[in-house]
Amino acid sequence: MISVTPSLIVRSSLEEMLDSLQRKEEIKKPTDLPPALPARPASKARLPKRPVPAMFGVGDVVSPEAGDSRRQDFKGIGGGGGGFGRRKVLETAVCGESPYTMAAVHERRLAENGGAHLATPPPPSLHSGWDNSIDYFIKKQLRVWCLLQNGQWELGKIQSAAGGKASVTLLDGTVVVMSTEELLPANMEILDGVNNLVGLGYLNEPSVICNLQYRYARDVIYTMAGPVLLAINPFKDVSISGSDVITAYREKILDSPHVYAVADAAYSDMMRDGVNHSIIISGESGAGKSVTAKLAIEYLVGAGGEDSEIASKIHQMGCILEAFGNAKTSRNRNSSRFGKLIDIHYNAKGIICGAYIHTRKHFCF
Ligand SMILES: Nc1ncnc2c1ncn2[C@@H]1O[C@H](COP(=O)(O)OP(=O)(O)OP(=O)(O)O)[C@@H](O)[C@H]1O
Repeated sequence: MISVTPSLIVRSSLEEMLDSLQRKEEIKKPTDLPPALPARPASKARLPKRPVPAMFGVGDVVSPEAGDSRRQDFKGIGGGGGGFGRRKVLETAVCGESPYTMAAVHERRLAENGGAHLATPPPPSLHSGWDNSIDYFIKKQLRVWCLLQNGQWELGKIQSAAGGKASVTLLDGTVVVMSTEELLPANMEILDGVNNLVGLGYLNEPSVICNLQYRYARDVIYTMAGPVLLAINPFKDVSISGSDVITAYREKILDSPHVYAVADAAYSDMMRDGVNHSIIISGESGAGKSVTAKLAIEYLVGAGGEDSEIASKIHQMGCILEAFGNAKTSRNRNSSRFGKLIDIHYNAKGIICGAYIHTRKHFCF
């Protein structure tokens, strides 16, 4: 006996509907779509999926005009750098030494040795999916990153490609012939200097480094990478701190990436949700951790009652700790030779009611 259950009848009609929708989609499909983005290299540093605070403006696009107004934000407070003009972009569009250079060098050496075994394992392929997109980049004359012989990445446009070789015109007009393996897709100019690296269409190394360099050249030392703030040591006064800037972040007049924005998010979330928050500051010696931590504390102390006795003790403890715990090294004239964990305690009204500084010795207020 054959029985037909209602569920089977429903499934079959659903299938028919899906088929007809699919057919309609295929008829409508435009023929000139850009190719899919090349696969990104697998990295242990891929960011966890966490919601990004709205204020960090994920995917903010920096048009020259928008860039200019942000520069005004900083400059209006006292700092500032050069203009956001196109000419400057071209001048700074050369990146430094990169691990990808090692990938290319390795491949070249392997070819020279006729595929002989090398001591180091080959790096993972950086170009999967990219070869298929080269025709599109030629047709639309889009920018690409070229890995030059000197190990630097430079922007250019592919004129023609065949047999794994491409003829590329660099920005200064020089034409170079290079392997397509030494090319990576570059982002459109409108994405130069984005606030948050997740806003980059192509998240390859030259694009990331040049985005940071673009901002750094304009004294914009902070950039978001998803929920993480990247800070680059300017080794000079870029005048983006102080009470005016703190007020601007507290009143949400400014929302560009800044350690004050991170501190503000921690304080606001703590007050809203009633849970503890931690800000982790890491980097190599001389990267600017201590200065960044001081700015975060300055903001947090200000938020919780600048005038209190505890706040003033927190300010003063820095000098004492540095006097006993810092030393001159080859990387930093005032290097902290100890780790710090600074707890700041707030009451239900958000006023500072205590602090605890953990080092090898403990200072309690
Ligand atoms: N935001 C900044 N603005 C201006 N100068 C800075 C900034 N951050 C760091 N610097 C400069 O860099 C120097 C080193 O910074 P800092 O002492 O914070 O590094 P660190 O990462 O704490 O180093 P270490 O791990 O060796 O203690 C500072 O003395 C200061 O001159």
